[in-house]
Order: sequence, then structure tokens, then C-alpha cells
Amino acid sequence: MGTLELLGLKSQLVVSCQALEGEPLHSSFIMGRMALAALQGGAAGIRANTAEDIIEIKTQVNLPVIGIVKRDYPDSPVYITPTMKEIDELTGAGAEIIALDATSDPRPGGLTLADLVKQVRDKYPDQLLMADISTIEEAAAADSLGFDLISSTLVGYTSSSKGQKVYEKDFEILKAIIKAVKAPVVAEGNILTPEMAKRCIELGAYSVVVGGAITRPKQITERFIQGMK
Ligand SMILES: CC(=O)N[C@H](C=O)[C@@H](O)[C@H](O)[C@H](O)COP(=O)(O)O
Repeated sequence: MGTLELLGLKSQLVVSCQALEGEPLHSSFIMGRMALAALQGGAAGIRANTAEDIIEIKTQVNLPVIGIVKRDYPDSPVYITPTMKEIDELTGAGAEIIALDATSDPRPGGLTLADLVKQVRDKYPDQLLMADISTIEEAAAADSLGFDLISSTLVGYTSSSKGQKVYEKDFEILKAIIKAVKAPVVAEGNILTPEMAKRCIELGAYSVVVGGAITRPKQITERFIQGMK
């Protein structure tokens, strides 16, 4: 059994516990408690942003963490774990899986995704890597680069996928990605209900990552307000 299998994420729910600066719950302490609530509710893993949050989360739960560092660089639209600096921070925090933007958008400093992956593999040969992608073509490219997991995280959030939602036409894009790649595919981004999460697993997703629908109460409140109109 490979390392990924040992993490126990197959067919399971991963809860993303993130609150950026400016969000009401921005606090490592609160993210740690969100992760504890997720554990008590039955989640098998946590996705989290920043080394600081991951370190706090790991004091609360003994679950595998998909770590990211969101950071803006002036010369690139890539903001999910853009460079080796963020990778170093995440290995330091003990993230079992590191997720990074694997879209075709230009990266900081003009480095290609292939070059970054090679550098990471040389420096951290045992680190599991997840590709956050937004199109089928990007999924296929990430697969050829040897990513351990491929996630639909950025569908709808890049110029090449604008306006799309992962759940449209019964998860059409998720199905196409699963068909196009060898790596396990994670369903992530706008999974809003338990029914949607169940459907993703039925369609062959390896795991489902749910964020806002569980851990962003402002977003949940807004959905209620909209629904009451
Ligand atoms: C696009 C982007 O920056 N996504 C981020 C990636 O880590 C998070 O803000 C999302 O919350 C996460 O992907 C889970 O998705 P959702 O919160 O929709 O369930």
C-alpha cells in the first residue's frame, strides 16, 4: 500500500478550514476548533491555509492535512502555494499533502509548473503533491507531471474556466477529468450539500473537499437569506 492509501482519505470527506485576513473567523485558534468539530463530525482529513493554522490544527486533531499557503505575487495570478517558499513553510508545518496551483496561468518569476515540481521532488522526494486545476487540459498536464492527486479546486476561478461550476450538468467536468487522468481525482469547489458530495464519490472521485458550506458561516447565512427571498 502506498503512502496516499495509508492516509485513509478514499471515499471520505475532507473539511477545508480556512478564514483569510478580513474574514470574520480569521484566527488560527478558531481554525483549530473548526478542525476539531470536523473530526468529531466524521471528517477524514482537513485542508488548511498557512503553516500557522496547520500547526494549531495539529494540536487539535490527528488527521491528515492538505496544506496550502495563499500568497499574492505582483507578477502572477497564481495564489495557491505559488513558489518553493510556500512549499518550505508547509513541509515545516508537517502537511501530509501539499496542494498547489497547477493551472496554466503564469507563475511568479516566470518559473514553469514542470520546473517547480521537479525542484520540489528533488528537495522533498517523499512529499505528496496535489494539483489544484481548473480545466481538463490542466488536469492531464498535471497527471503527466506525476502529481499524486488532482483536485477540481480552481474550476471557475481562472480566466480559462470563468463562469463554470464543478457541479454543472451532473458534474460533467469532474467526470471528464476522472476519465482523462490516472491519478486519483478530488472533488473540490462549490460542493454545497451532502447529496452533491455523495454524487461525487459515486462518479469516482477519490475524496470530496468541502469548505465554505461547513466552515464559512457568513456564506451559509447569505445562502439562507437568498433562499428566503
Ligand atoms: C478558489 C479557492 O481559492 N479555493 C480555496 C482553496 O483552498 C478555498 O477558498 C476553498 O474554500 C476550498 O477550495 C473549498 O471550496 P469551497 O469553499 O467552495 O467548498
